[in-house]
Amino acid sequence: MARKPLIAGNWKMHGSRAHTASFADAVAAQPLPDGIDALICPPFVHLADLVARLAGTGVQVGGQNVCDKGGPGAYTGEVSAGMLADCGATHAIVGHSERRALYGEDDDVVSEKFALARDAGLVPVLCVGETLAEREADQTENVLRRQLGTVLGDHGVAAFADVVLAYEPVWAIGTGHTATPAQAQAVHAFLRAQIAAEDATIASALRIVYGGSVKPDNAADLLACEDVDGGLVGGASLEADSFLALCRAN
Ligand SMILES: O=C[C@H](O)COP(=O)(O)O
Repeated sequence: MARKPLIAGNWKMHGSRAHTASFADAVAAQPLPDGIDALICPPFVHLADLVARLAGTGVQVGGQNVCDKGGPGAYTGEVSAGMLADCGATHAIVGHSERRALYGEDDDVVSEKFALARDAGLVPVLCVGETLAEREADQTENVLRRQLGTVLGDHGVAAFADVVLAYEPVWAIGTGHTATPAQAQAVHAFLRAQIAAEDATIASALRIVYGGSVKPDNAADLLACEDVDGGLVGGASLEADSFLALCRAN
């Protein structure tokens, strides 16, 4: 089935008020190409500003994380999924490898965040991916089966009806070592098959995006793969020209 590609930018801990304004101005000046969805996930402090500035451009705005408690409540420093939705976010990244590795988020926490995002009306962008050591030990499929399987087991395949799955090999993130199109396609097909084993219709509609050193000059080859339905882009999403070039790469 034809799936509409999604180019999602993850600014991570980059940006400023001035950058947010100049990025939005540049995007507003150039219409998005037809046939693509676009999303930017800025730091929380810039989210509401970006929502207002991108209104009418077709570019949606999402959070990079959500609290693992529904709240409201006494969770100092946290931001709930409901708060993100209230500010105009449409999506939320959950389970990014940086959250898993640097902030101790295990599969159960990621699964809870996935549910809280959905409950708040956000589309979760669920990230999975193996480290280099896991790939070299031929454990890629086992790791992905565990990461995806926890969420699938907790919430059922119906919960994947309006979700984005992101395959982000940890060894490709911010390293310049992009997965080859063949490597990406093989893993995306594997992930889709995991969902298809439970529901072929949901699997066929599920967008699976690739993340890891996606740039304007390698995006077209990745997006040409049958099961690659877009990108989750870090560094190359920070500048509007580069982000828009990615949107045009399909
Ligand atoms: O969320 C985005 C990914 O971690 C990829 O980051 P990158 O494009 O800078 O490699």
